[in-house]
Amino acid sequence: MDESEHLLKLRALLAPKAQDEAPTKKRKVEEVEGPDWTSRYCVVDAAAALTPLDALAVPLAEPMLEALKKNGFDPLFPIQAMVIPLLLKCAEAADDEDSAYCCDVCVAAPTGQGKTLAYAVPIVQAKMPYRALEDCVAEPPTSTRNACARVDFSGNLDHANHAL
Ligand SMILES: Nc1ncnc2c1ncn2[C@@H]1O[C@H](COP(=O)(O)OP(=O)(O)OP(=O)(O)O)[C@@H](O)[C@H]1O
Repeated sequence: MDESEHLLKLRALLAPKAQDEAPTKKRKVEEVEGPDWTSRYCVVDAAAALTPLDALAVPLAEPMLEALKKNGFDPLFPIQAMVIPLLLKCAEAADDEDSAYCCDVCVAAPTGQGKTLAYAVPIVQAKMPYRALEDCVAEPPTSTRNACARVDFSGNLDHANHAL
């Protein structure tokens, strides 16, 4: 998938659905209160071809590329190739409420598919200008039972930290 095709797919994923823009009937209260991201989703084929780091739809910063290559994370797994560019766009748009990328993202995949790097890489890259990785905290749901777990990445990002 080339870059423009990949970004088109991401934009389609994030675009509001037609019925959100022009509701034709009154919806039940439970539906209205449901989180928006549950109605916009994308299925990633775990058996899809791996993506070389240099071919990501949104490029990584040079120190991040070097750290990932040096530690054997090239190419990326399918979930990583989909989620990393999306989260990089989300990080850029974090303060722009009008952007379709200004949103939360929930990633669900079986164990071992590479979720950790999928969310850690964009977090670290977004923090890189400040070089304050010790302050880098995110809250991924580690399981449906433990959806509020807080994960402090400062102890888990040794690979990326080496090059920063
Ligand atoms: N692009 C990659 N290339 C090679 N190895 C990778 C890559 N991404 C992750 N790995 C390795 O694959 C293994 C599984 O990755 P990881 O633990 O991130 O999966 P996960 O989906 O987060 O699993 P869990 O649900 O158990 O947390 C780890 O040993 C990790 O170092």
